[in-house]
Amino acid sequence: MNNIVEVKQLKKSYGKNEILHGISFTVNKGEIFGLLGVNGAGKTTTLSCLEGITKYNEGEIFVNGKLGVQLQVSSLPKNIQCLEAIEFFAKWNKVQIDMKSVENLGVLEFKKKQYKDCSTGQKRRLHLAIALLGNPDIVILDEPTAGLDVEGRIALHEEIRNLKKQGKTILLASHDMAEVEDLCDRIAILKDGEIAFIGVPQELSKIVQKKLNIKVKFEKEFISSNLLKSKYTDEDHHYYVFETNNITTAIEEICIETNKQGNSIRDIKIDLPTLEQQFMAIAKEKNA
Ligand SMILES: Nc1ncnc2c1ncn2[C@@H]1O[C@H](COP(=O)(O)OP(=O)(O)OP(=O)(O)O)[C@@H](O)[C@H]1O
Repeated sequence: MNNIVEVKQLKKSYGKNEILHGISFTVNKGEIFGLLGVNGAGKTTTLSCLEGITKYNEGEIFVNGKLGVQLQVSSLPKNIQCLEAIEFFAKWNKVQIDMKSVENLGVLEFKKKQYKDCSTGQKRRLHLAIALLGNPDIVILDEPTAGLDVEGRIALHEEIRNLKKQGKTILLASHDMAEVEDLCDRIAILKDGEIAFIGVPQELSKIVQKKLNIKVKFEKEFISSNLLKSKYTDEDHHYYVFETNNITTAIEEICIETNKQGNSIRDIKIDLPTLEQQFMAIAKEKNA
């Protein structure tokens, strides 16, 4: 069976507040699957339901393999040494420690360090080492690189790719579009408790790139035309906003129209949409 994880019509409420409105997705064996969404979208809730930590209200979850789950940040006792923590979890789960895997993650370099003295990157590596105890088939990572600097993030991405090479399936949550585009084979975007997009990241880039705003400040007043849904706004210091899905053509058209009007351009900015706006665009696209 290719589907190693299957989530069907999952609903979850906290009190009267429904967080997940019946989401469905599958994760294929051996892929890196990213669950993406802004803060509060329901990523952690989805993962907790999958991990069996949180009870859900409706729907079905099938997990066809052994799960390895990453700890939440700062969830270990402050004074525990890193190797002790690994030994503790190994005993608790009655599994052998694969020292090679611990070494590969670089944890042996700081094995005697107390948890409270570890850097964020070291904590992430330790959490990953604990998640990998018992050689799971599926590794669930909740924001694995949050708080890491660029180097730490690249190194951890490499580790995650290595896990894939070993045949493991990775399911990770993130709110960083660039991260999942780089790392994931497929992604699902959660928005307001629903899946707004599911597919390969390249498809997502196509949709996102379509939605660009060009902001132009003119020398004189610009006579509004049908040119690209042009829209005047004074929210941003008298810039006109042109919505486009092709930046090159749009700039060309703006220049021609400016000349025609005997006007000139004082400033031009490309306004890249925020993550929230990108998700909105994707949700709209889906409903169109
Ligand atoms: N135990 C709880 N009781 C009540 N509400 C909760 C609980 N846990 C989460 N929520 C709410 O559920 C919603 C989804 O939270 P969740 O942590 O799943 O989102 P998230 O996408 O993981 O966000 P983040 O990126 O900030 O971690 C939020 O509105 C949150 O306040």
